[in-house]
Amino acid sequence: MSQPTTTTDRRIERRAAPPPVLRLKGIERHFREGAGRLSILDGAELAVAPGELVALAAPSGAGKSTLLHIAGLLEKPDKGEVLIDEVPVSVASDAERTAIRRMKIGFVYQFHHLLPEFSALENVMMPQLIRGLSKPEAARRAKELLSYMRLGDRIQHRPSELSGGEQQRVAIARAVANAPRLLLADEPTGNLDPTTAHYVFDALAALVRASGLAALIVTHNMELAERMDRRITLQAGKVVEL
Ligand SMILES: Nc1ncnc2c1ncn2[C@@H]1O[C@H](COP(=O)(O)OP(=O)(O)OP(=O)(O)O)[C@@H](O)[C@H]1O
Repeated sequence: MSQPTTTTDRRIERRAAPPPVLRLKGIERHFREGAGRLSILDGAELAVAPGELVALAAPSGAGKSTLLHIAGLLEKPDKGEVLIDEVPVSVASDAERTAIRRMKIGFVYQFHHLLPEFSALENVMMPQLIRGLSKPEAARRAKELLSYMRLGDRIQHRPSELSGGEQQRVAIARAVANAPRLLLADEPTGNLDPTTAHYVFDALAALVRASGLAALIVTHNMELAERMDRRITLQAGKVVEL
């Protein structure tokens, strides 16, 4: 597509920008520390657009996991608002938050947490079966995702029969099996050697961009962070662009 050339073109393009999938507004999270108060998040603001990969890098204890848990509706902020697809979730009941989480959010952790007694295919089918999809439907989507992750010839392997990089790619496929809108990842390649980390990241990034997911990824790997669309950190409880 050609670049916009007139003010009108630019205005149209700006108006057409899709709304963020994740928006955090004025998030505060405090913990009690002795007689005092430890402010971990203190007015954190963030927006992540569809198809965007945002790297979150900050020192240990800065509040990365806390931010991820709040964005993933696993934890409630003391103050502020989380919006998923522009819908505020603070007014939602616990049951509604769980439903939104199941439908709209996928998680990837440093350690894959795959079920050891099930095959790669069954692991990726699992969230879909829980959601109520039929076995053939779940299997079709799981095979498609595993092929996309270049694991088409490994679908019957159990996690213990897969390499670390393969296990993480299965975990990524599982995280997006229910076609979430938001992917939250906590050091998804932290347990892998550098070459494998890049390979797994390539697969994750391709999937995010192809499916228009919004992705917030905690990483200490600055080489990978450089390959994302934006890099943010946490300073004094606020989100700061790097
Ligand atoms: N439930 C809690 N009660 C008290 N303090 C807590 C609680 N949860 C987290 N904290 C504190 O909040 C701070 C931020 O924790 P968090 O796990 O978010 O940091 P992090 O940036 O993810 O660190 P790391 O990189 O080491 O995982 C830490 O000092 C932690 O001890």
